[in-house]
Amino acid sequence: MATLSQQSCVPCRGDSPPVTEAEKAELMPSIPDWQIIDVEGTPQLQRVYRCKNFQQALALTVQVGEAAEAEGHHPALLTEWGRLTVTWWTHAIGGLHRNDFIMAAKTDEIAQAVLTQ
Ligand SMILES: C[C@H](O)[C@H](O)[C@H]1CNC2=NC(N)=NC(=O)C2=N1
Repeated sequence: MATLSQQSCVPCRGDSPPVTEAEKAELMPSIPDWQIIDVEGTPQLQRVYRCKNFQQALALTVQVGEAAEAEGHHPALLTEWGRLTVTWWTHAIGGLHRNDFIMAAKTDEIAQAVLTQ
């Protein structure tokens, strides 16, 4: 199967299956710098990227936003001086879907390109 970052999101509906514990255990090693956090009972994937200033954080924000639009799957983005916090979860199911892991992997690739410029 293609690398996680090369996969595409599937349309997500309210009855789409959340990832199982076994799938989570299989997917997390592909995105080792991400954490699963709990926000009022909703599991979410989150990573903080350190940036050299606000402009770089903003550039990363825009590129992650464009990837989100291309896939029809959208993160929460908190842009601050020197860092960007990216949070993925699937609103339709109030939890984590495989799409979130795909988008986290894509986010890592984008950040690798933007933050080394
Ligand atoms: C109709 C549209 O595709 C849906 O509302 C999408 C938009 N982006 C989304 N993004 C995320 N993260 N979760 C969703 O459930 C979701 N739903």
